[in-house]
Amino acid sequence: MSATHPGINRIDGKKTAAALRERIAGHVARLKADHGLTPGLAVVIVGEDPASQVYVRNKVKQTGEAGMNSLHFALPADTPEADLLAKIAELNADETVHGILVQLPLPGHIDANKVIDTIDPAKDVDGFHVVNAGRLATGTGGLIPCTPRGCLMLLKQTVGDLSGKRAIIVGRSNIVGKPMAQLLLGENATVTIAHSRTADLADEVARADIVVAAVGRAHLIKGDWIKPGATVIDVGMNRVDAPEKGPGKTRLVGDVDYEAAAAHAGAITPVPGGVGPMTIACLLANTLVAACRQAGLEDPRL
Ligand SMILES: NC(=O)C1=CN([C@@H]2O[C@H](COP(=O)(O)OP(=O)(O)OC[C@H]3O[C@@H](n4cnc5c(N)ncnc54)[C@H](OP(=O)(O)O)[C@@H]3O)[C@@H](O)[C@H]2O)C=CC1
Ligand SMILES: Nc1nc(=O)c2c([nH]1)NC[C@@H]1CN(c3ccc(C(=O)N[C@@H](CCC(=O)O)C(=O)O)cc3)C=[N+]21
Ligand SMILES: [Mg+2]
Repeated sequence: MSATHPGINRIDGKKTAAALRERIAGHVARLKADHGLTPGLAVVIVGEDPASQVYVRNKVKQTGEAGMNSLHFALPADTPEADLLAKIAELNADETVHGILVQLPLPGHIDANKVIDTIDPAKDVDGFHVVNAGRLATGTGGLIPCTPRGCLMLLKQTVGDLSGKRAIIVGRSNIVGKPMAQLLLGENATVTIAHSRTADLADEVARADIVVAAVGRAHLIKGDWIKPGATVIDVGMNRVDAPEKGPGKTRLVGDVDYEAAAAHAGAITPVPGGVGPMTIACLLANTLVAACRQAGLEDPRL
């Protein structure tokens, strides 16, 4: 069992993401050669949250490695909302920019919904605009949010056909939980969405063949809740103190108690090295898809 073979049921998101980025790079090279088209991603960050800066640096590096153009706009934390909206309008009109990502969260004086509404839905590579959310909910195309899309790829690769599987998603945010539920419904899973008012979370999780945790609380999901053989996808990214690494040191953990859950799960994603790298790879995939559509070309087969 997994206790005597540690790691045997670990889902390697880092490896899957690297393979996806390779396929994307191949498509980008062909787009350039056949159509003279280079996909471009614009990333806008407001303020200097250090965790966000690391994330943005990774995105910029990986867009470059995939052969795409990347534009990076770092605006001061006190940027007026109107200036940010004007920047987005400028990027909407720029034909060399196929994807626009505004890093969340934004400073408190800026209305994030207004910002997202301003992005051209065709360039909304996060899939957060109401038009894309509505397209996902109605099964009519659009751009799919990166984290749920990455989770679904890992699930299909691990489980195969999801039809009839009992899935629980813990968390109902617009950026992870809700779109994840839509994607799983689209695969004919039987979907439950749990949240902070759910009466008996342990009991709900224990029934599920598929568990997606997207809460933001370290080790909320206990190992002995997991149904034997279930597949566990841990979206959570929580920084916790790690005194064993030295004074003042921290480490990244998920929402699931990994070691305990791995003893029950058929397969489980680690944090780091699970969902995170897939999110960035799917951002590149969405940028490629957006560029193809804006050029009137067919969607790439990824
Ligand atoms: N790996 C990646 O690529 C990404 C990781 N993340 C990480 O995923 C996590 C979730 O992100 P996000 O969706 O934005 O978070 P939000 O804070 O927007 O949503 C959290 C959800 O968890 C629910 N919740 C809170 N406490 C409990 C509880 N005790 N029991 C059950 N449900 C609870 C909330 O319920 P309610 O609605 O009732 O308040 C809410 O629906 C975070 O750790 C974030 O850092 C996010 C994006 C990308
Ligand atoms: N508009 C917008 N879109 C987002 O998609 C978005 C956002 N804002 N704000 C912040 C969250 C968070 N997020 C992460 C994605 C990948 C990793 C990632 O690659 N993590 C690695 C390494 C983490 C590390 O070691 O620091 C891993 O899990 O292995 C992390 C975090 C995207 N988000
Ligand atoms: Mg991860």
